Amino acid sequence: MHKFPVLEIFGPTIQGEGMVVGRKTMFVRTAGCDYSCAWCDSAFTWDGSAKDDIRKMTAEAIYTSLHEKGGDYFDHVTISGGNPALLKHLHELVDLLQEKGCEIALETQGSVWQDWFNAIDDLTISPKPPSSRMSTNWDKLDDIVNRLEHAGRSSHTSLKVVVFNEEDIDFAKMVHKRYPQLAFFLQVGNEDLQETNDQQLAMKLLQQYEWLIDQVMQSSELNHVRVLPQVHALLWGNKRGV
Ligand SMILES: C[S@@+](CC[C@H](N)C(=O)[O-])C[C@H]1O[C@@H](n2cnc3c(N)ncnc32)[C@H](O)[C@@H]1O
Ligand SMILES: Nc1nc2[nH]cc(C(=O)O)c2c(=O)[nH]1
Ligand code: SF4
Ligand SMILES: [Mg+2]
Repeated sequence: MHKFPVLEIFGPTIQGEGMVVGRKTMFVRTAGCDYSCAWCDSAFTWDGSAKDDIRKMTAEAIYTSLHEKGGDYFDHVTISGGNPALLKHLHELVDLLQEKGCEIALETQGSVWQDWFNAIDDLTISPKPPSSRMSTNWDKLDDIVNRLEHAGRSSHTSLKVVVFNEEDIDFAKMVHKRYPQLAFFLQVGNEDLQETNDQQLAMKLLQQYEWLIDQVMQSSELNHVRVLPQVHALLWGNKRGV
């Protein structure tokens, strides 16, 4: 049994983002990322600030912890990070949780393929727009989308682009046009990661949501799309573990 670097196990809560927004779920957050997005809301997974909190856990130990925290009050687990796709053997966790009757969601940026993606029930791929200061390897992303399509997984897969500005909107249009076969989500970017006043943050995020909706309404290239805020940020602000 392999051991995986885990930073957080929490829930039950609601999935606050994307294709299964609102779904009751538990979260497993792995450590380590191959990106360093300018606005990453989970930078503690890769910037060294939480390195002493990383626990090396087997799939069994992760399930035990999920059960301790969530009891019988969940049947869905979201794996996020960091980039969980860096973990070659994570199918051990996916398989075990599915054997226990859970559906599995994965959050990843589309920089690394793993064969176990084909087992994921709700796979979110989130390519990074210019505001992140990361650049997408399009050959890699094409390959990932092709593999999923050829395995018949397109209906279990979605794209989610976080938007902070007009340049990001153009990036979103380009991604949607390149992969029209995948469900497409635009998500409000949260630029106030240090804000501790939840009301202030929620007001700002709702304004950004309205701006994003306006942009999408005015675009003929963004018709078959969904526009969402991070619901957990509206409810609970920048708190960790929610
Ligand atoms: C923290 S990432 C972890 C998974 C993976 N590394 C990825 O980026 O897809 C989870 C999701 O949060 C989004 N995200 C990160 N920082 C954000 C922010 N400041 N505002 C809105 N969404 C953000 C990412 O784009 C991604 O869709
Ligand atoms: N409630 C809730 N929903 C989420 N959706 C994606 C998250 C993430 O950090 O990957 C996240 C998170 O951290 N909390
Ligand atoms: S890819 Fe995801 S976890 Fe990595 S830095 Fe970007 S938002 Fe953060
Ligand atoms: Mg998050």
